[in-house]
Amino acid sequence: MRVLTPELMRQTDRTAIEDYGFPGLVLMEKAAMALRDAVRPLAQGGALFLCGSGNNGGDGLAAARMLLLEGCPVRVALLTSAGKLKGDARAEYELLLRCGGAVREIADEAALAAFCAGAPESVAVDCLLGTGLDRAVSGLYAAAIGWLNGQHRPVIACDIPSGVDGRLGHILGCAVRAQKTVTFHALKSGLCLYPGREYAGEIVVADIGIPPQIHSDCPYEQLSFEDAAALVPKRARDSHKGSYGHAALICGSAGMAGAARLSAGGALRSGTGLLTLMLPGSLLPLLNGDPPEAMCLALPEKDGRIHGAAQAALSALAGKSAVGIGPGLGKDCDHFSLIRHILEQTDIPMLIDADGLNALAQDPDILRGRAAPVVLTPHPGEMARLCGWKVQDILQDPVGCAVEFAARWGCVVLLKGSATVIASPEGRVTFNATGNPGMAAGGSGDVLSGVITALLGQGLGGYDAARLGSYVHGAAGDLAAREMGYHGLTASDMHKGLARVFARLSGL
Ligand SMILES: NC(=O)C1=CN([C@@H]2O[C@H](COP(=O)(O)OP(=O)(O)OC[C@H]3O[C@@H](n4cnc5c(N)ncnc54)[C@H](O)[C@@H]3O)[C@@H](O)[C@H]2O)[C@@H](O)CC1
Ligand SMILES: [K+]
Repeated sequence: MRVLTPELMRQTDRTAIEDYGFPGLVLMEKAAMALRDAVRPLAQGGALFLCGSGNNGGDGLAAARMLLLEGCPVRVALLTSAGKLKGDARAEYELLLRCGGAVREIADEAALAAFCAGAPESVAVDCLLGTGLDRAVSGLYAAAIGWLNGQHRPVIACDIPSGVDGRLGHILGCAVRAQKTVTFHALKSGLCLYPGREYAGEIVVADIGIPPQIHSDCPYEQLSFEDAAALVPKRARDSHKGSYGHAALICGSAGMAGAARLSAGGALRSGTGLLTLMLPGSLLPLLNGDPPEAMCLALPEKDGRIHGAAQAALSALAGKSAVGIGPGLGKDCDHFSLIRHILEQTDIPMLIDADGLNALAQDPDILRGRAAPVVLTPHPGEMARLCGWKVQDILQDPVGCAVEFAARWGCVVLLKGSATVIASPEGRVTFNATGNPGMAAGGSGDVLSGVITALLGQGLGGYDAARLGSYVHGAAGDLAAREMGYHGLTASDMHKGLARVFARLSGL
């Protein structure tokens, strides 16, 4: 599913209008129909529209007319003088008046308060600001947003909740908290990132007739269920365990044997044909053959951590189809050398997580020039150590950070967060839409490492393994949360969820 920035959306509109000859008013009418359809079921007691000075307001004026002509009581406030309306919004204003509608021009906060006081309508519609938002909201618009957020009837947002930055999802001053957002033609990146995503409520993407081939090369996307299903490795009837790869996980240390088990469960529930855990030998009695499906290999260790193990690991990796390194590894000065040896001396697809990333941060230059896929799965703190950005700056612009690092070092970056983003070396970006706050708990990332390593081992490219892995991991957490809730959800609960998600994606 395509995702556009406001700038790309403007270009798309312009191409549809100027190159294809779509009249702008036709697009606005189609947008208004989609908005009307979302408002209608809630408008038994009438609909109150708050419209701004641009085309977002124009959509609202058009939807108000459509509902009025259906016999629905509507009241419309316009937060500018009608004389200042331009183009299609102006045309919609005149149409509304000619069809018997009335528009109250609101010049100040007192007029707004008088208009809104005791409003009888059962739904409010936010058409104040759309993708044209270009500065912090203040004054009359802030008062209107404050009123929408302070009252009890549901709010439907037109295109994007007013005050949400359409690119980064930031709140510019203040923003509408909507129950539902009807967005046009494509998702906007600001609706995929927090806090914008949360302010939007349920999101509906409405087709407004713009040909899909315009900007079909847009680098941003979000996996729908169908997109994810198309990426799942297919399984032929005449296949065997060797057909689905042999994944290796280099993981675990004294006190963190559980990370190995969690990661192993992730890989085993994601279709790997075979799995070998490579661990400090002292952990083997602790694991006690659990999980039974995994083979175990003891690596040299020091103080409970893998140490001096490069040669042993390299020979054990012969014949493996993917390697994941990091879960529960602990910090050891020798890990950097282990990672460097694997990067330089094997062409096995590789995932690096957790303390593997902290070791890599010593010199990410060792990533350069590797032909086989490398997937990094940092959280913002690990990302900061890797790239030198401040955590605060990463949180402000996770896409910019992930894209820059992926392009610079030729790897796939899966930057974790409430909205995980995955960037490819070529500049493609997937926003992950699955997952929930219950997954913000220890061990969740270990499971993800296992999932992605298993997918790499089954032949998926780095970018597809990371984005499918992220989708499936989040969806498994969502299934588990339905049973366990957010507070009681543990990383182990996600293992069975993974199996169910793969079954659904495979049409079973
Ligand atoms: N052909 C098109 O371009 C289409 C546009 N559509 C709608 O048009 C919207 C974009 O329209 P516009 O580009 O006119 O932009 P907006 O309607 O989002 O708003 C732009 C106006 O708001 C003002 N403004 C920006 N930030 C403000 C702030 N913080 N406080 C107060 N005023 C502020 C600007 O100066 C400008 O006058 C979309 O979100 C969508 O709803 C749809 O009708 C579909 C077709
Ligand atoms: K809006």
